[in-house]
Amino acid sequence: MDELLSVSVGAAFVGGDRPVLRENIDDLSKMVEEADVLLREKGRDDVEGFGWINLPYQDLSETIKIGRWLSGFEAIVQIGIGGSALGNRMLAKALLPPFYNELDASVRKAPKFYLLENPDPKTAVSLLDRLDLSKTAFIVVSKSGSTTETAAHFLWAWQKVREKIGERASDNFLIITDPRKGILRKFAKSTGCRSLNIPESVGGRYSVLSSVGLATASALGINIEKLVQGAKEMDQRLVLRSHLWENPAWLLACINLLHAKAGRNMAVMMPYGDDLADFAEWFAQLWGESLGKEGYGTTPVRALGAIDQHSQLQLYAEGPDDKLITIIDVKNRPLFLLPDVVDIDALKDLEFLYGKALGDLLSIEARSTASALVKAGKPVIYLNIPEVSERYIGALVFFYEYVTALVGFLMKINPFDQPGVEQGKRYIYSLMGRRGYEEYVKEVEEYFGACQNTEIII
Ligand SMILES: O=P(O)(O)OC[C@H]1O[C@](O)(CO)[C@@H](O)[C@@H]1O
Repeated sequence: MDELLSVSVGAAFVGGDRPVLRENIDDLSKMVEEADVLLREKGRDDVEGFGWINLPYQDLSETIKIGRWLSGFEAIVQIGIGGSALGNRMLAKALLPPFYNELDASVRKAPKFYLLENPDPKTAVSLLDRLDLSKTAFIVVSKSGSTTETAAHFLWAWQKVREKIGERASDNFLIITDPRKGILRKFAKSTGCRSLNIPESVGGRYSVLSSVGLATASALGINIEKLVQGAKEMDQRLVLRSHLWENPAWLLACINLLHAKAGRNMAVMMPYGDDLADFAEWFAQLWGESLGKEGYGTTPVRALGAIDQHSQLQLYAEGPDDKLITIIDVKNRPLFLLPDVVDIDALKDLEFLYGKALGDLLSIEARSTASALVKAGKPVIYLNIPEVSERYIGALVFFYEYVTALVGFLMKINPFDQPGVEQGKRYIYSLMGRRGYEEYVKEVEEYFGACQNTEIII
């Protein structure tokens, strides 16, 4: 059986005044086994929040059909935020060629791809200028169907497309939302535009391997069958690993719990390679929104190798011992050789780079940074994936969804809800004048007043 992912945890165990030792892990063996049984039982029953564990076994035919239709457009604009966008950004960054939208259409052979996430007028205006709306498909994604930022972009896009192509505007829209509930579901029903379901049991931040991530990915030429296959293989291998020291998801869940208890309240995710930059972004929502509850949780820190060696490493190596650092390396990278020799004497001191492969340099940097952190006594988890391609990204995504859920159960919190985001949303509705939220206007001004009561203008 070939390797899907290697997980090295030798350096995750540290001594000192807040030790995390191998024997501490063994104490958690029963707990993590019970958490795994719970996860699989509830997953089998497709209980709300657990549905992501069944996504590797979904029927892709409808998504592929929609992907084919989408691929006929000149450009695709996905409108969504949080779990309704971050997974797409991660898949596009990892699996599409760099500078994708600038590639010639004959090379790209698929529509240009844009994400509208943040309600920033500058972005919206400049995007409008570069689109031929009659040849653009808008994919509006929202599990709740009423997220303000997504709704704002949607209203604008709908009006613009209507102005451009009139009555047939709904032909350029795909709605991805709850099968029964929400404003977007109502819109899809009333206009008859195309739509796909987000299974009710699948939460936003666990939805990348559902139609949320797969419809766009399929349209952009990403092989979604391989992506889902990778996730399925990871699931089938994890289920066979019933001993703590053989199951990397159990092990990582226990290690994260113990470091959190030891006061290391930051989880640094540092993949090496630009194509994995948005994996750290996707991980940040998954980890932060799943575990940040009842005073628990560790703060996900996005980092990127080798860039953050020249920005954050000083802090990671010699700053407070409050971080568990995960480094992700890639075994096989595209070959890019540096010049064999440069006949300029002034550059003689750089001869150590002559003829070297840039990809090897990146992996050497990953190993060197891990070694330097271990020498500094900091806990490091070292992951290695064979290559950045659909199968291995699918496996990595499923693996981290699994680890996150297990950590939640070990922390005895619900990893699938996000009650803490609702208060801010009520204040937004009230200040935007939404009916039924008037009562919050006074309250939000009171609390914002608390910010402003010490304002210094210069
Ligand atoms: O998919 P929706 O319902 O528009 O929500 C977008 C995001 O907003 C959140 O609800 C947080 O506000 C996330 O959990 C979710 O991924």
